[in-house]
Amino acid sequence: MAYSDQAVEVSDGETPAASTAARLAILWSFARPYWRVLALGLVLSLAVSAMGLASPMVTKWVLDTLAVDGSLRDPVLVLVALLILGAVIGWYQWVMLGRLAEDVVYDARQRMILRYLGARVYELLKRGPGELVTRVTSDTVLLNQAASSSVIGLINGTIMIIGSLVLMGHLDLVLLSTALAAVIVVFVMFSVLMPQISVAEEKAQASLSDLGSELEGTVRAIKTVKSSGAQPRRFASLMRHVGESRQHSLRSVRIQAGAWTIAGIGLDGAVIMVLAVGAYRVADGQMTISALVAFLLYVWGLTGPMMELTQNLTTLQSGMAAAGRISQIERIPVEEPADDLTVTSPARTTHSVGTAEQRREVSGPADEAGRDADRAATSPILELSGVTARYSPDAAPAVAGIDLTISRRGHVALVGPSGAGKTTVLSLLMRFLEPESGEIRLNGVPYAELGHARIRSAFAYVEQETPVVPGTVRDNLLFANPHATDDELAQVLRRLHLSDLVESLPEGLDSRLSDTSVSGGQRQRISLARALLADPRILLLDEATAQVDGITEAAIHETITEISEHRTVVTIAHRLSTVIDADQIVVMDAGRVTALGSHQELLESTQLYRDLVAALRIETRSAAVPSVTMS
Ligand SMILES: Nc1ncnc2c1ncn2[C@@H]1O[C@H](COP(=O)(O)OP(=O)(O)OP(=O)(O)O)[C@@H](O)[C@H]1O
Repeated sequence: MAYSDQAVEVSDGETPAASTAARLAILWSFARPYWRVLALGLVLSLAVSAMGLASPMVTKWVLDTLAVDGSLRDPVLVLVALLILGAVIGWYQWVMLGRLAEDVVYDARQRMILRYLGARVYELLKRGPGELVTRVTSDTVLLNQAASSSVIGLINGTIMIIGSLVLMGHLDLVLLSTALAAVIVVFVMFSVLMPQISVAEEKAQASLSDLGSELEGTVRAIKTVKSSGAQPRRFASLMRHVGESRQHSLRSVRIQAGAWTIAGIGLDGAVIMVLAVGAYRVADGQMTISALVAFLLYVWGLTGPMMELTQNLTTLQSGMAAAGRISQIERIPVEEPADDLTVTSPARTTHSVGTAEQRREVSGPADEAGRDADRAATSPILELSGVTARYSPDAAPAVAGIDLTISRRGHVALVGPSGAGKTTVLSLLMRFLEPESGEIRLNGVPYAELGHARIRSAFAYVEQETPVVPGTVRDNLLFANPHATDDELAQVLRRLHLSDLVESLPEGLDSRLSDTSVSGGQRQRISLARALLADPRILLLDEATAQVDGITEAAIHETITEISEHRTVVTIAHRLSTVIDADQIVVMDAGRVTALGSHQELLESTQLYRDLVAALRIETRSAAVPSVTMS
């Protein structure tokens, strides 16, 4: 399955603006792969309808036979056969369409999940997690019937109505015109009311999505919410979305109820009119009683298709609204538009961890692409030349004209005031962000020539903010290298002083790990363990702030020292000990590299660096860990 860039434009955000045709096209795009099943469903549905349409005529046959004292065997047999066949086909069709509906939902969810995983990182992050979740969980449910049975129901309902009208015309044209008036009134009313239902449904869904986003953020920040005493304000804000959703849904319900009531009145009115006019015509000898009975059966029979039509139109409206919103997700740009919609994972090799001898060079993209072994041994592993990048076209550059060479062994520390562009540099290295100008090379090969997955296979990235992922402790540790052995795992746990933690958990490595069940320092160490098990060519480490516990500080320190002996470590340094030990320190300010050098060189040459060191010294002293004295 390939990423399909929807050509159909629908509105962004809250204001629905896509035309009905455009939305139908989007909805159809979900059903299209199953057109064969749909076609079969339609044929079966028509067969059931034909049987339904034939029933009044057979009833008339029974009545006519009674009138002439004939044998009832044939008409009754036909009636029973129609009944049984209709029931069996109806059951089969129900199951088939139910399955189709689930398949459509499955596909839509798969498409969206793959889009999330393949999306450009910052394009995805622009949308709230709550909104992204709602799209996959609840919007897809609305697609369910809309893209399957409702299409068939609509066609079938229409055919049933037309078929009934034709047969009614065959029975009596005068009575038909009477019934037709009622049908036309109902149709006109529906064409006016249905678009309003769609708008109301779409607004209700938008409010639900806003609620999801806000609720997610509130739960995430529950400690801040409570410590700020902000529960009443949060409650009011959340309930505003709940109320809005209710209001829009109520509007939709009111319109639907109105539509149904008018349809009911229309049909009852039609029956009364037909009875009155029919009785007059029977008395006048212009019509037989059996024809009037058959005609009345058709009028009553119209209720079914009318209801089917109404219900399916409503479902279709909800489905179209959902399809419009889902298609917004399909327009989030992906990292590799040329790729098939498959999640590519870097081909990591399994490595033993531990001693330097046990490790071997990752056969990463650089090695594959870097054809010259001698040159590769001495040349820088990473080069940034004149790199400028911004997060959105109208924003100021987050980094500008960055020139940086990172060698294949050693530790590079990025330092600078908040907002200087340090995280942006790491994002550029991981290709979460594309440079607007300039070039980044890995082992001499421009990033543009390497796929995202291949670039990332050279790195392990330890995030500062969210270092654990959903799952068990084992899932977390093996996240980047699922093939690590139990020995390797045990070794890394010992090294990062995590063995005791794992042993204390009820199910050991298989205990579920949530953000709350481990401390900040433990989370940091788990993510370091994950990085160690990945045995990366380059380790990117966004250090937690200066105040980490002693064990974690030692673990970070040892990890950096060990890996940088043979590999490359790039840190965003928040602790003085990390900065001092670095082989190369990059001082950043306002998106630019302002100085480069060793700790001693920079102390002598750069005022900003002296200020930063002074600030770190204060932070380190105030932390609960022993302060590091300057050499
Ligand atoms: N996701 C984002 N969207 C838009 N702008 C961003 C985003 N992330 C960072 N920026 C902007 O880019 C600039 C550099 O930010 P960056 O996060 O790289 O700085 P930093 O040196 O890592 O800061 P800190 O030490 O506070 O994390 C800042 O002006 C910031 O406002």
